[in-house]
Amino acid sequence: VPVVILIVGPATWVEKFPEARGTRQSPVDIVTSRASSGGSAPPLVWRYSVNHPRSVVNPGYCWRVDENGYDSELRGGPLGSDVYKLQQWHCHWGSVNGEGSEHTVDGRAFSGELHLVHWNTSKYNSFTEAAGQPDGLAVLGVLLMVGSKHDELDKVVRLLPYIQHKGDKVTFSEPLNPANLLPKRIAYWTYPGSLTTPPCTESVTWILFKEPVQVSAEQVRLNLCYYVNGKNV
Ligand SMILES: NS(=O)(=O)c1ccc2o/c(=N\O)[nH]c2c1
Ligand SMILES: [Zn+2]
Repeated sequence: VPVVILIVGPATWVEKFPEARGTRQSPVDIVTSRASSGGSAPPLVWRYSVNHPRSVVNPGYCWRVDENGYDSELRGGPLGSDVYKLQQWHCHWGSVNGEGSEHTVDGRAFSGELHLVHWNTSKYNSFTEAAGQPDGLAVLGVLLMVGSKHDELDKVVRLLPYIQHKGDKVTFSEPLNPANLLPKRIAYWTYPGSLTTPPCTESVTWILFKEPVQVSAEQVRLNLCYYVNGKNV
């Protein structure tokens, strides 16, 4: 009987998404010995709106919080003179603890990775337009490791049981400051890269914070029981 092996995943993304064959594909392994020192880059500055309704959505491969167009700003650092706006933030988890981050640091993976996705409002008129441009997006990456409970993240994690299936969405208006999702020390690595999932467009300036943020084992478990490495269980 002929064995048909269906390969679904990064190796086949190239067929449908030609960008995936590009020269600035993410995620990458950060080889810390090869990272150059920041030189004289201006400080990275952000401001987020706190009191507005947000929705948590299950897009089928993680959970995503939509900012619903409310105002915010990210500027400075490697972003030149452009101002970026937070569109959404989402989380990548592994199927087992200790693996699950998309970026690795000196070959080490973390238990998860938070992405805050911003688009360039100085140059483009919409997220969709910006997502197709080399300087269109800026994503803040936060590495997650098991430790103490993360209270701000818990405002989302506690809603996961209500979005168990792809397409589910729940809206909440509890005040939440995305700045509280970032580590205390804001040292970061930055490189020109791409979306890490299809369409893998090479439009992302990656800004990955060096300091991991702690989440509790229970918060990791809650994420794992609903999203196992790219598919819902
Ligand atoms: N994981 S990631 O690179 O931050 C990212 C951000 C926004 C995205 O939109 C996508 N499809 O519409 N994929 C995607 C990945
Ligand atoms: Zn992501």
